[in-house]
Amino acid sequence: MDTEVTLRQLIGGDWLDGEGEQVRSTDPTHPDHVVAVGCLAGPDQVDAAVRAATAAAPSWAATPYHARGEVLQRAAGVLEREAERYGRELTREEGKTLAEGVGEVRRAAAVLRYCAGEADREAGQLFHSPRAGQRILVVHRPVGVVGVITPFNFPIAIPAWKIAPALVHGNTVVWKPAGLVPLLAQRLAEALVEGGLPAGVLNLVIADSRTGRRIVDHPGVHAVTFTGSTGVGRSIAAACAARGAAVQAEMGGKNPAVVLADADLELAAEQVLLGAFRSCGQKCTATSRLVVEDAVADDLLALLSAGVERLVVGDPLDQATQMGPLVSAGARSTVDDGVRKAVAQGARAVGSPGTQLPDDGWFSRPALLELPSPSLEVWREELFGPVLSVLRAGSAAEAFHLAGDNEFGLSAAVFTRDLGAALAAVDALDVGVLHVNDESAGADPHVPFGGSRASSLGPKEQGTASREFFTRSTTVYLRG
Ligand SMILES: NC(=O)C1=CN([C@@H]2O[C@H](COP(=O)(O)OP(=O)(O)OC[C@H]3O[C@@H](n4cnc5c(N)ncnc54)[C@H](OP(=O)(O)O)[C@@H]3O)[C@@H](O)[C@H]2O)C=CC1
Ligand SMILES: O=C(O)CCC(=O)C(=O)O
Repeated sequence: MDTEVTLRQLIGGDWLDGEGEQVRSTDPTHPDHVVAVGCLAGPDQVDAAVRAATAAAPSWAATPYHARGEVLQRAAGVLEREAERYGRELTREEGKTLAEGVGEVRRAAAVLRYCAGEADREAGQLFHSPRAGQRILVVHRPVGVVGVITPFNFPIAIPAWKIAPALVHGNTVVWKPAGLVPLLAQRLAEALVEGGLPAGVLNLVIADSRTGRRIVDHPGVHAVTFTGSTGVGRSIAAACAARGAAVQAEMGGKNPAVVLADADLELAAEQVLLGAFRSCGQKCTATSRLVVEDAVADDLLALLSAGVERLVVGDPLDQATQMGPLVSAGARSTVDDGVRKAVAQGARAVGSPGTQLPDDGWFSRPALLELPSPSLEVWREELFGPVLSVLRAGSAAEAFHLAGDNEFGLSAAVFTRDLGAALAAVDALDVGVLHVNDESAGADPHVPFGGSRASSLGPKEQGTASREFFTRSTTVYLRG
């Protein structure tokens, strides 16, 4: 039997009890099981966290990149050592399968190691000067105190890819994780402390969204990086803009897969199913729309419906399970209501999942819906669950048009054997991430990640792109 972990706030290097209401993190597979318990941070604790980050900023900024990188390397070692334990906790707290939970902890470690390597990368630029004997240098400096606000669906990987670049570039951090997954936040903070992070450099406030909002509005916070829903992201961006703080927001997606007539259909079906149903569809990069050329639509739908019928839905700690529950009761009603509404509006449910859903827990059936037209809400609006909507197209051009006709622009997948068609997709689809013959989800730590249009605001994350947000540059005109 797993024991309940006690939640604490990390402020100025001390682990403190929260001053607010009690919070219980529960298991979406067994909602009466408590995973972790503690008290939320109060508003004064958010202010104390900003003060601690402010006080720690000068000496952390003056610490060499290599020394900052070594802290991240040691923290990565802690995550690797604890991957099985933390991965199990992640599965119990969020509901993704154990393989995904352990994989996510290892992914967070890989992100820390990548960011640690920043010390060995080029640090700026040197330009020629039009004036004889002179040079122009561009150097980067930390922004200061960075507010980090993270979502529930990647409880440790997303925080890692925001916090690690913030730290290696010499910033200090005040972090508010999603209310549904405080334990994994505590685990990442513990790893960084064990890795040798000085007091006050990272401050974790487990707070409700109202109290967490103080981070956004706090004059001592110089930049805010956010991942979550589009509405919240836009309101945070507006508040930051109003007081002149920098902001980066990664938000919703309604990501299409396009299967052209010449595609390898077995591969396309396999990858589309992974993109749509892994993590119970709760990835901002999940495939939620499919456009398939008429000529192969019946064959592809047959493969997909057989795949949905075979999908094992159940306890995510069970090794055989391929899809666990949704994260919360609210998430399940949003998804189930969205599917019911789509069917009432004429969507045809294709295939019926063979698995009996467990009685307990926030489980939802994987849904494959063929739509009569692109006007249905399920085609346009994010449900953030295991729902794949399908439209047929008469040509590749029509398929790209249907795929692109959406306000979001995070990721997309295109399946074809024709290099010309793949290149046409690059031009036709205004998205931040495009996968060719591969599922729409996935993001490597060393390359830029983020979307276009309603999916993102501000500079991209990850890879060398992260320097743009986490530093300010100074152009130095050098005359000897
Ligand atoms: N583009 C991307 O990279 C990603 C996008 N997403 C998107 O996130 C959504 C799901 O994640 P979810 O966690 O529900 O998103 P939310 O937007 O509800 O919450 C994200 C974070 O913001 C906090 N928050 C909520 N309201 C405010 C506010 N007014 N001021 C300050 N902080 C606030 C939340 O706190 P609390 O939890 O306490 O409410 C949480 O920590 C989906 O729309 C998905 O597409 C998710 C992951 C990646
Ligand atoms: O696709 C991925 O692995 C990362 C996606 C992501 O950032 C998210 O869904 O929150």
